[in-house]
Amino acid sequence: MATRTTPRSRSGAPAARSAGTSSGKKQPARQGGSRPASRTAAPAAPRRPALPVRIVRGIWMGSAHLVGGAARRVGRDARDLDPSHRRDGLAFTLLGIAVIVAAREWWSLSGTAGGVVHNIVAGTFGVVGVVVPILLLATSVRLMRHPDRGQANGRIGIGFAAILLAVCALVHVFADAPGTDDMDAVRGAGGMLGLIVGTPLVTLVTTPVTVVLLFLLAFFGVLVVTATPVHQVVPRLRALYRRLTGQHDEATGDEADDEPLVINALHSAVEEPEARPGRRRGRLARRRAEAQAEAEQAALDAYEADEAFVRAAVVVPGAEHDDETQAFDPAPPTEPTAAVDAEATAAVPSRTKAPLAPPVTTGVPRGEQPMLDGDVLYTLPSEESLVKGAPHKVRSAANDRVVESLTSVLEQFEIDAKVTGFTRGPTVTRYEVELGQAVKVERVTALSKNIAYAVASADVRILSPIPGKSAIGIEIPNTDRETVALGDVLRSAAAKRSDHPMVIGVGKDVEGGYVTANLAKMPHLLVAGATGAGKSSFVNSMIVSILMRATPDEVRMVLVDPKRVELTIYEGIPHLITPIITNPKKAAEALEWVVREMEARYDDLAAFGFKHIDDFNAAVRAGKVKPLPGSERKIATYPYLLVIVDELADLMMVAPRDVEASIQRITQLARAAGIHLVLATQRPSVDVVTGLIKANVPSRLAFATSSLTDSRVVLDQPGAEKLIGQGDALFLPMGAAKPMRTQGAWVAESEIHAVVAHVKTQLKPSYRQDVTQAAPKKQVDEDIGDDLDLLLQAAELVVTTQFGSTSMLQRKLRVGFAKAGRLMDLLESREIVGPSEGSKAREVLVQADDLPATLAMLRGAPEALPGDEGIPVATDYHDDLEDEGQDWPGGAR
Ligand SMILES: Nc1ncnc2c1ncn2[C@@H]1O[C@H](COP(=O)(O)OP(=O)(O)OP(=O)(O)O)[C@@H](O)[C@H]1O
Repeated sequence: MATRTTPRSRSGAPAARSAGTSSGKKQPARQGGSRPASRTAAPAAPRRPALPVRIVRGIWMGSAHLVGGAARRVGRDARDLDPSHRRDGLAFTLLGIAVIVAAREWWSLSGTAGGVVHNIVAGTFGVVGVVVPILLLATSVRLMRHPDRGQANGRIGIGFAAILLAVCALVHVFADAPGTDDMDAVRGAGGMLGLIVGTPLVTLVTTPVTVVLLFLLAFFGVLVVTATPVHQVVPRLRALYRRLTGQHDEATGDEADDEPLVINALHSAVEEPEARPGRRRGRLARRRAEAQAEAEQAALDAYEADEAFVRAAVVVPGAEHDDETQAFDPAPPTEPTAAVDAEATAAVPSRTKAPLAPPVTTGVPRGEQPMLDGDVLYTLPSEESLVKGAPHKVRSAANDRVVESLTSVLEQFEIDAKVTGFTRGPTVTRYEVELGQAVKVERVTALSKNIAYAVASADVRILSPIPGKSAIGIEIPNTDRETVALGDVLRSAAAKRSDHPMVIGVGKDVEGGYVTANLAKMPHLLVAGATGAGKSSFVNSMIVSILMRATPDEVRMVLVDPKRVELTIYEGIPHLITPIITNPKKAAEALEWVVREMEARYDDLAAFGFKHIDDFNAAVRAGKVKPLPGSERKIATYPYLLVIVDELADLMMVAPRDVEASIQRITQLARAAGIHLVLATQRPSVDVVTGLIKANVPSRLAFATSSLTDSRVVLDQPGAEKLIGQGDALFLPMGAAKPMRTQGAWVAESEIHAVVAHVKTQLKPSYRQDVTQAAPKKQVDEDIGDDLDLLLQAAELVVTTQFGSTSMLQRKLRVGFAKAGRLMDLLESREIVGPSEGSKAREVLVQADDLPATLAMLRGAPEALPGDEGIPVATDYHDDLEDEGQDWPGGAR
């Protein structure tokens, strides 16, 4: 097990989070009284240094940064510089040019270079040159503030260029289109730019038409800058009108979101869009926004200063290959509400993580990725393909009402306990109740029905204690629940911390932190939940996460969708290795193919002396893997293979034994071969999720189940039956002691379409033909004949019960005496049971541990099957390479 710590502070200040919340510092509640002891102080807000100290620190850090930057620059190639420094350099250069141009064009401060500057600026732009310093200044500020928004910056640049061109040409045309013979007149009109664009147009299409065309060009520029499609012009102008006439306050949030209108566009050149709503609202809202910003800053400071706070991450034992299974947004532990809700009457603090926008954007190489063979440039979908969700609420009036109800229940039953805080997740809020001395925990837990009654919700879940805290947690659904946008999860720092292609966005936890998971670390995942609980939505989020982050070179998928509706949208994506499989029988065969593929990969890794696909891939990327002597194979990395079965029950109905056996083989070995299974079912009963499957699929994600029994099947504990549906889930990654309540991420169909369209236009899938072909007929011994299925069942029965009785076979397999006797003889001939001992049961010679091998032996030896083939790696996109690779097992690489 490992834990993750927050960054250490420079000052070594103590953990801000533990103050006020940790058990050690609790004040005992007043004893014996009917009312709980009053707590005057909300948990201490993280301390900030005094203003002068911050100013001095800021100046010091700023100078250090500058000096450091200068020093780094000396003697180093500019290409080695951090991209952010390079962008800052560009921004400062533009700023410098703006100052020089303004000095000459605005204030006529001309040194020796003044004439040159004027000739260049006025010569190029004419009188329009006076706005050049403003444009340079705006560009410079924009680059400094949003260096990461390359795409938006490019768009705004193009838009302004169009406007500038149009204006220069218009000025030129209105100034009677002077020619090059009178350069002073050109400089006094639209400069060379105006001349180059305006004069030919006037000659070609006359002055009036030119003016119309140039206005159109300018209008187009405005649309580009404001990112306004033509059909949105009217709604946005309407929104602008509403805003200017003060009707905006009544507008719904949706309308507000829809509104990057012309004015916003002007902001957008220099300003963070998230900051806008704060300005639009009334004074009260503005004060709140300021308070919130302060709180966020305080939280950030506390985070930096947080020396001792250690946040337990859910960890995978033996996860030797880099990052963690589950990650949280490093949004700091914080108690911002003291500041945020200074005006609120409730004294109970919200401990929900303040949403810190924007998330850290470094770390993940985005965008273009050359395919392995170098002749296809594959670009990942833009982050903007996925929409932004509404900002996360830290507390709402509904929370305050629940706190009142809880407090009054505790008072009515005269329990010396107090609601000391809460953390608000998107779906549920966890209210923390601390007990006075000598108060039994059971007194509160016994009240669960009364609490449910008081808050008018049947889905109350009580945790005693909250893991890691001396407090009881009462999880109550929010009446004003929020949707978690997948885009937000994938843009969060938690997701960006790792560039592993198998990291997916899961959702948000009950503290408002983003939850991501690395499927490669699961290493296999069971997803279950009743109809409508959110399982398919999760599968969609998972696939879209992969499409957003991984090229087909990195991850290939096998999608099994017996319901035929859920996954059709992904048909034709290049990440598929076979068309989506809808026939359960073919799906069972595909699983057998996965087993063969896994074995082939194993053999191949072993031939090159590697134990894990990650090591092999790393060595290939480093150019350290050479083809074996005599081989012309083109060495390439293996993609991860993700097998998603969206309804295990359908497969288990057609071929339970084969499916179970394949799953068992895959799950036991596939991890090192980079093969991972996700099994989803809406029927988590023991005949679908058998003991064998459960034992081999260690990570679980349970959406609302219809019964406690189902919850036990999925999680080995109750809880899932209390979930409230629509993506509310309990997530238990391998190695975690307790399931974590998570609201699953949501991705709309339109977003899926956009992402799928993006990936499909770039590459066609290159399907393997053999995935759904039946495995080559195995050599079943002649004496078994058609009785193989029965014999397998008989062997399993006898070995698991260790009881070699013919009458048991008769009863359990519902066969006659003669058939049961024949089966027993066959078992004896394979040395699974000993010889007959009269009326006594036979001795069983095989231990339960050896059952899988025994069953395999009865089916016919899996080794040395003819036709086993390895999965083609990335090179199979290129037909000309299909026949290469003699040393690949099966030769199909
Ligand atoms: N993460 C989520 N966020 C918001 N709403 C959700 C979420 N997941 C599911 N829902 C809502 O619940 C509905 C049902 O979800 P979904 O289709 O995923 O359920 P399911 O468990 O797959 O059901 P089935 O097994 O019948 O396919 C969705 O149409 C959506 O309205």
